[in-house]
Amino acid sequence: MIDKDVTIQKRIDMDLLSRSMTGVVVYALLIPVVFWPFDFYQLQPMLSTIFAVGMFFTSILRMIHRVFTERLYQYSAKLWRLLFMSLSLCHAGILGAFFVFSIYDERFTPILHVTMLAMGGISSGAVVALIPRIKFSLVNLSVLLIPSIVAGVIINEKLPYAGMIAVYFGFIAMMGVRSSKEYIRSFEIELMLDEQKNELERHGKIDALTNIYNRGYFNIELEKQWEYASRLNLRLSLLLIDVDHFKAFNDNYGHLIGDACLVHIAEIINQVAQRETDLAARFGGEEFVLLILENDSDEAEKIAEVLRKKIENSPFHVDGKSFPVTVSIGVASIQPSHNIDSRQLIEYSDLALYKAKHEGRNLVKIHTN
Ligand SMILES: Nc1nc2c(ncn2[C@@H]2O[C@H](COP(=O)(O)OP(=O)(O)OP(=O)(O)O)[C@@H](O)[C@H]2O)c(=O)[nH]1
Repeated sequence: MIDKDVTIQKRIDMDLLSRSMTGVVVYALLIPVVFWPFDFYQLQPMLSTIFAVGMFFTSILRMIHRVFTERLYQYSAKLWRLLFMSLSLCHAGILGAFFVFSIYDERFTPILHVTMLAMGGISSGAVVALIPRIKFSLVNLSVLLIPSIVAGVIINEKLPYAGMIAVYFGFIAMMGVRSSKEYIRSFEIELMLDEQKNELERHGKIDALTNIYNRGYFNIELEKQWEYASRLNLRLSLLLIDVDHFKAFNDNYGHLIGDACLVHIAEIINQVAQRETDLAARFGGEEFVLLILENDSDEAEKIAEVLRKKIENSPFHVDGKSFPVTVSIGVASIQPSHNIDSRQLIEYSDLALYKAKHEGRNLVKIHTN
């Protein structure tokens, strides 16, 4: 549950980051674009430089933060968030100050109309970009616009500007809250679809009763391992495991106990399938398979014997009752090559299994040519 929350938070943060990056690039160049075409730079070189350099370097810091996101986030998500928010507020602070100057300082009058346009575009753009975290988005909007409103109230003759910006602030904030609800809704739908996709993928390869791989997945993996083993000249072994007298078991104890017994056997097979390349699967009914990429020539035989004994010595218990159960195992090993069909391995282990059944059950038999 905690892991799931962490994953969701990370997705939200990464979305926040990618939505903000366009703004970061635009902010780096925005103020020079506002200043130079209107000769503002010549009129006010000092002010222009301070704002332009401030915006530019904050953008550079945000880009560096972006580059180190993976490492930083892994180290501490909180620290990542703190830096993201601080740098973002830094941009908002510089812009907020710029808006105050543009509206209330006479020196900015030549670019007032451009500034008003920029104020509209930047504040609505910033709210939309930061929608994944609406509270932060509103804080950012406040840093952008509230200084202009406060300054307008203080400097009486500019009160109409303050009123206009206040109305604009309220409007964008409301639109932001509304869009945030839509964002959350679509985010939840996306999560739900992801979960369903994972569940479907899981169903596609896991056996619903025993919770180990199903036959479809085994077939795919067999082909992969066959290819791999033939390239590396390794031997591939298959244990075909069949529960002894399972029909009688079902008839005696009922199908539900039979089901539980299959789960119990699957668990033991899974315990024995220790290596990463070992593949345990339910082959069908009361038959299981264990595919082994061999290191030693008689390794599969040893594993089969360990498994047979382990099942024999682990009667399974329900409601305090003990139910003895045994298996017969047919083992076959092949050196895969492109000329041999992988089904040959199944056929050989089936022949060995038949022998084990025929010779009295609870036995391991090896296929020999
Ligand atoms: N409870 C339960 N039984 C199953 C399941 N799948 C197959 N079976 C039963 O497994 C039994 C297999 O019977 P058989 O093929 O005759 O094999 P057996 O009785 O084990 O005989 P041998 O293999 O020769 O020892 C059948 O009764 C099936 O109904 C399952 O998912 N749950």
